[in-house]
Order: sequence, then C-alpha cells, then structure tokens
Amino acid sequence: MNCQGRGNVPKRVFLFSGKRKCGKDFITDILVERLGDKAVIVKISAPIKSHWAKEKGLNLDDLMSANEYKEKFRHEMVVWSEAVRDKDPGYFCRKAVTMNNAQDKPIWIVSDIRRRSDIAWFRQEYGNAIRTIRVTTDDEVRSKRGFKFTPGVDDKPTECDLDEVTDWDWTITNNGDEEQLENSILCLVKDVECISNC
Ligand SMILES: Nc1ncnc2c1ncn2[C@@H]1O[C@H](COP(=O)(O)OP(=O)(O)OP(=O)(O)O)[C@@H](O)[C@H]1O
Repeated sequence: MNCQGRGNVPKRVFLFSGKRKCGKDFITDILVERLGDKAVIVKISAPIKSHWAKEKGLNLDDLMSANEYKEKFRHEMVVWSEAVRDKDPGYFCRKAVTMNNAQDKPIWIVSDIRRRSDIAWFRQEYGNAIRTIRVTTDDEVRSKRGFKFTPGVDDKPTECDLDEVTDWDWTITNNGDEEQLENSILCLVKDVECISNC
C-alpha cells in the first residue's frame, strides 16, 4: 500500500478536540495502534511542554503523561503559550509537526486541538486532508476521570474556544461504552482504508 502524499503531504489529518479528561489521549492512543506504521500522533502540547521542561528543569515524560504532575504547571504554561500564539497562531502547530517527525507518515492524528486558530492553520496547510473530531463526555464521567474545574484554566480560551463550534466531521461520545467507542474508532479506520485504497 502506498498512501504517502506527494512531497510528504499527509493524506489524512485527524484533528481531535474535547474538554479536559474527555479521553482524547485514550482514544488517539487506540487509533494510532490500530492504524499501525502509517500513522503518527502529533501533540501541539509537545513543543510547549518541551520548552517548559527545559526552562524549569522538569521531567518531560511526566509532563507529557496523563497524571497530576502536568496539572501543577498547566496554568503557567497556558499563560506563556497564549502569548506566543497571539504573535504567531501557527507556531506550535508547525513545531509539533516537525518534533513528531510527522512528515514521514501519511496519516496524522493531532490529539489536542484547542483553538479555532489551530484548525485554521491545519486547514490552510493541508486542506482536503483535514477531518475534525470532537470527543464529548458527560461532566460526571470527566469528574470520575480526575477533572476538577480550575478557574483561570477551564474558563479561558484554551479550554473554551471550541465550545461554539458545531460543524465537526465526526463526534465521538466517550462515556465508557466500549462498543460505542469501538464503532467510532472503526469509522476512522475505515476512512483511512478508503483513502489508502483509492
Ligand atoms: N473510554 C474510556 N474507558 C476507560 N478509561 C478512559 C476512557 N476514556 C478515558 N479514560 C481515562 O480517563 C482519563 C483521562 O483520559 P485522557 O487523559 O485520555 O483525557 P484527555 O482528554 O487527553 O485529558 P487532558 O485534556 O487533560 O489531557 C485517563 O486516565 C484515561 O485512561
């Protein structure tokens, strides 16, 4: 199978978004495993956290993982990254693509889209390859997964900018129903099979 685009342009770019603890990492980890070698996860937070880890002498793996450690620094990181984004909306998107060596793979899974400007940047760069996915999870379930409303984080644009967007290509409900999630993941796998076979 050859589904690499010309000049290392990706064939498909899945843009995942959703509120904190909705399960973006959980779902994108499953998807990348299903898709195998041809897919790569791109995290916009990676260049932000890498910069922050160096700056503060922190452990990058801990900062990237889904544990409480990252919550301690979230607010400060948000403030700094927003200032950078204001000057250059595509800055972290570009860095994230190169940092993850995404150019080598035809299918990209961006696991942490937070801003309309992130979506606009990917659309501008990769046009028809873009598909947007919103993960929705009930507040009660998110709380059980560790979500606690944090003023200054959860009421700011990094967490709310996409709340008003409705024209997602797919919406995935992730309240813990395994069969429902499996069906959603299958849709995305089939989409990739379809473009790969074209
Ligand atoms: N369908 C599911 N079944 C079981 N556990 C789940 C499911 N979805 C998510 N989780 C668990 O809930 C927690 C939060 O999920 P995850 O880290 O993927 O959320 P997130 O949206 O990436 O969060 P954040 O925005 O804070 O990075 C994790 O411990 C994850 O394993």
